[in-house]
Amino acid sequence: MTNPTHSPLRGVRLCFYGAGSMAEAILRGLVEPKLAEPGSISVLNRQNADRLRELSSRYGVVPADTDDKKNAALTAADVIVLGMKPKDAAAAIKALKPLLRPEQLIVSLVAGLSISTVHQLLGREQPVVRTMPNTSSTIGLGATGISFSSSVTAENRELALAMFGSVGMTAVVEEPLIEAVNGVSGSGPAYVYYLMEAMIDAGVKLGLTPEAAKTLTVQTVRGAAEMVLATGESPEELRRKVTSPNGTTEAAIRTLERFDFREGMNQAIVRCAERAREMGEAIRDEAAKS
Ligand SMILES: NC(=O)C1=CN([C@@H]2O[C@H](COP(=O)(O)OP(=O)(O)OC[C@H]3O[C@@H](n4cnc5c(N)ncnc54)[C@H](OP(=O)(O)O)[C@@H]3O)[C@@H](O)[C@H]2O)C=CC1
Ligand SMILES: O=C(O)[C@@H]1CCC=N1
Repeated sequence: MTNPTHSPLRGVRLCFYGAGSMAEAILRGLVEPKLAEPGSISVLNRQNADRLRELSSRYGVVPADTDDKKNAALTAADVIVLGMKPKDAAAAIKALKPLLRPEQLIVSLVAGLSISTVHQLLGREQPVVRTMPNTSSTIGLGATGISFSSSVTAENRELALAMFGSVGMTAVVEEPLIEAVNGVSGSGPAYVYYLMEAMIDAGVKLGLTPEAAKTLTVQTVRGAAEMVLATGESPEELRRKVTSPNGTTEAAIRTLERFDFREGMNQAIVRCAERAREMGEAIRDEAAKS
């Protein structure tokens, strides 16, 4: 975590272009530990002014809720964070084109959106940081994959790493691997929640109260993740320690193998990455129409 007094984000004007759940997770991570001044952060969206007021009252950030204020916020920003859904990205980036100065840094959260498509939509090689964060950023436990366009300066790299480092861990990867990050950690929290749902359902079927099944499941998932971190042992080693020969865990794991659990996870993650590429192609096709 960055020390607030040495934060490279001090004095940097940030504009969140798209003010949904991912944008909130990141701005919260910046404002609550005082890594950035809320007065230097503006938020804007397409139409939902109530949402902007909500973010303003929660974090002290500046709502840009009229067309004039939106244009002024985008023009003044040092860093513009693209936080709209992929289907809205092409139109939003096209609208940005006449307002941008060449040195403004674009930080994209948008799944599938490639750096080259951003350049195509803007008609020039603006510096772009492409990221794939996840919702655990909300509580400072995010995992974000980051890649940089060739014109991103060392100072801007430091700034982007500080931004996402403030809400969890970061991994710099080559851009073609961002979809793999999407498959593993961007969408990853949903797989874990799905697993937890199944564990809770099974516990209830076996007679536990829903509350007991939930509490036991949540603590089990938390404890298992913390064990990997605290011991430095691999998930495989830790699994073997739980699994007594011919015992209860072995019976459970054999059942998962019978249903090809590992192959199911593998296929899910491959499909997720493939879907990110498809969504990226749809944005690129829209860019080509302009
Ligand atoms: N949620 C997740 O787990 C993750 C999401 N992402 C990526 O983050 C991005 C945002 O996702 P999420 O926060 O869940 O989405 P949300 O639907 O919560 O928020 C989208 C925001 O974009 C705004 N918006 C849409 N079009 C425009 C526009 N033309 N101009 C300005 N603002 C616009 C919306 O405004 P309004 O409400 O007024 O329409 C809204 O504030 C997506 O691209 C997604 O791929 C990445 C990693 C994880
Ligand atoms: O489901 C999605 O498309 C987004 C991208 C990563 C997580 N959620």
